[in-house]
Amino acid sequence: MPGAVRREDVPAPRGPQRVLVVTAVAPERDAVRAGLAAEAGTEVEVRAPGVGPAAAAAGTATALALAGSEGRPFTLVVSAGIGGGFAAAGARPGDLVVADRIVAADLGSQTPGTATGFTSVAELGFGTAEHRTDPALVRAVAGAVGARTGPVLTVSTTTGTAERADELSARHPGAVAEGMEGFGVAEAAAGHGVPVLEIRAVSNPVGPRDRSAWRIAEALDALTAAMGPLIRSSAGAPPWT
Ligand SMILES: O=C(O)c1cccc(C(=O)CC[C@H]2O[C@@H](n3cnc4c(=O)[nH]cnc43)[C@H](O)[C@@H]2O)c1
Repeated sequence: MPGAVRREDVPAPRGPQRVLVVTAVAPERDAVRAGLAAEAGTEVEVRAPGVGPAAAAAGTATALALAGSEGRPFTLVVSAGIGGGFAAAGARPGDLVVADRIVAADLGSQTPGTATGFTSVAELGFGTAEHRTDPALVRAVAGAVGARTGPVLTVSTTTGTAERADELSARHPGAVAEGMEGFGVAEAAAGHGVPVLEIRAVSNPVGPRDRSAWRIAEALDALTAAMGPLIRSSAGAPPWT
């Protein structure tokens, strides 16, 4: 169209970076804060509104609305925490993963008689069951922190059997990890037009429940180590808004 201004011709606003990091629980929040202690030049706020997608969405939306109303909007939202890793994708305790898609893996309907026995809300025609993260941003951050990338699943019930792990892997090929908050954080970020990332430090394999095998301290250390590189690499990535 003659005279039209193309989106790529408009310089993206590059004001100060303000990042909201959302974890589930206090030990994750403290691990994130420990990794940010030496960061300068970026304002980062860390909140831990609770476990599960509903608490995550409510806490994230509240923080975004408050910041916006005070004229200091966030430029990036990060869902961060420990999580279960899919062994089939090579995600082992202590590893880091960054989501290329944030998927609500159990938001839908059981549908006996279909190929997978499950129909997502998107397939049912009720909104979305996943959020895509910006590929350039994901590449930059995953490279900087040394993470694998792939779909990260959000579940309301943690996986506790090999059968369920296989079912999720089959339904979401390439899934690297599961957690309980990412999709809630992403829904709130999307509602406010702010880009989102999800990073998980693997504390346990997705599969048969064995709480004694969780490597929580190792995962929290990995999360701490990732935060500085995450913040620096997200500030240096190409404009994504
Ligand atoms: O007991 C502790 O010291 C402790 C310290 C930090 C975090 C916890 C949690 O229990 C966090 C719960 C949080 O972790 C995610 N998570 C971890 N593993 C899985 C999994 O296999 N499947 C799904 N979610 C997982 C989840 O996001 C929870 O919110 C305890």
